[in-house]
Amino acid sequence: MSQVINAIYFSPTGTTEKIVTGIAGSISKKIDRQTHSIDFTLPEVRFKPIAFTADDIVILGVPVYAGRVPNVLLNYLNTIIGNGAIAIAVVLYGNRNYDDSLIELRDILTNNGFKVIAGGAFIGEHSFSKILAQNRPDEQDMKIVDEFANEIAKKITSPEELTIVNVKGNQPYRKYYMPKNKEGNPVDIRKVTPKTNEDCSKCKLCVSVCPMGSIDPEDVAKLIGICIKCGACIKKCPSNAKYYDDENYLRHKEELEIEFSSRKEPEIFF
Ligand SMILES: Cc1cc2nc3c(=O)[nH]c(=O)nc-3n(C[C@H](O)[C@H](O)[C@H](O)COP(=O)(O)O)c2cc1C
Repeated sequence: MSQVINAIYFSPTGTTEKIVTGIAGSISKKIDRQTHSIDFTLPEVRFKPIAFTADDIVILGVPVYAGRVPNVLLNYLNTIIGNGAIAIAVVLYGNRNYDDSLIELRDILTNNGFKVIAGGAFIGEHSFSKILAQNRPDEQDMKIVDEFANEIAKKITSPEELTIVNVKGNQPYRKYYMPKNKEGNPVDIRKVTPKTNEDCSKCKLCVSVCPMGSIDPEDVAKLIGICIKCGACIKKCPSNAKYYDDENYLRHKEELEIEFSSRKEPEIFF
């Protein structure tokens, strides 16, 4: 057999990458197959079509945005062709909830011709915050990654057990989760954009990490596309020069930090 273990992920702040590559690395040790990574965080990668064969194993991970698979990724995800490859669906969420994202990702992969035999919802530091699920995934999470990989390796090596996985979630999927303002009414923060303070050294790192390619290389304080609030420019800026000042965004961030401070644990499905 020439099975390759493919780690495929969108990961603006690195938590999805850590879990997906962790799972791939751990399976590869157990079944002695090579790993290959495709990081589709940056826009140029999402122009290249990919197709797998029935010999492939694919671990595909995305962060949870508003309780669902990020809608900006749907077009791209639907171009990935399974051709009967084995897939593991992975979502990373910021300790609030993964709602219907895992079942949605499983369905996308199944519809694209993958055999989805396992799924996992893991926790990563929240994109909006430096304290909510701080530094996760941590050592404890990586132990669960290892257990997950063990079960996957067992399943892969017993072809009679390759059934489609049942995961938690609703069908039809619930609507995209919306934050609330101080009156308790839902607010739309999609138009919120980051500001740039005078500590900016114009190093342009933010231009190179924006997954939407939206920061103007001529003037990094300007946007030339949409902002998905992924946190990449904020968390990766070496000068802490990017920030949000929108009242509703900041209120939502603080509410999340208070309401969802107690530790959630990963959930894995076979
Ligand atoms: C726009 C947006 C919406 C999010 N929605 C949720 C959510 O509904 N539930 C949750 O627990 N975390 C949510 N998060 C947090 C991310 O899912 C989480 O921090 C994830 O680990 C980020 O992955 P990354 O490090 O690979 O970018 C959201 C983040 C963003 C940017």
